[in-house]
Amino acid sequence: MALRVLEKRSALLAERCEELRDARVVVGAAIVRGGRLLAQQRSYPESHAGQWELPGGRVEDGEKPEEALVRECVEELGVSIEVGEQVGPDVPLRKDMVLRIFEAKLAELDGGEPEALEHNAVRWLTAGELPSTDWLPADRVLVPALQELLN
Ligand SMILES: Nc1nc2c([nH]c(=O)n2[C@H]2C[C@H](O)[C@@H](COP(=O)(O)OP(=O)(O)OP(=O)(O)O)O2)c(=O)[nH]1
Repeated sequence: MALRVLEKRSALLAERCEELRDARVVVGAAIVRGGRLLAQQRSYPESHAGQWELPGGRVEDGEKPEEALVRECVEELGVSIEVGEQVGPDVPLRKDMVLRIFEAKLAELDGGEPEALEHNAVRWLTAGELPSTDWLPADRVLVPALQELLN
């Protein structure tokens, strides 16, 4: 009986690993300036409106994750960014998607201020404000890694 349960669990795990290997990537930019992290507040869907996330979105076919991040930051914030290393692990979203965060900074030559072009608001958060922020569930998993990045 216990063996059958273990076999079933391991088959499910193998299935999930396969799904995640082929998952679509949603990228997020951890843009840091002066020891603060830029977050943006979602306006939709209703279930997530008001919650906070990082600028970003789905990687399109033929695009590198870093290229998608640069494109999304222009669309969402109206600024250019420089992309660095991945922060924390990939976080599974729904069945066939994972969230991947990269360290980033505003491009020095840009000089513009990020604006909430598609969201309710943007805010620069300190490390101390991260735990009490109402993040999307997947972003909450990354709070310790984001705090480490700021500290
Ligand atoms: N951009 C971004 N998306 C995130 C984060 N965390 C998180 O769970 N997501 C989810 C929300 C969305 O379902 C998906 C990103 O989709 P998207 O930005 O390309 O576009 P969208 O909101 O219009 O997508 P959708 O709701 O229509 O599925 O990933 C995050 O930090 N940044």
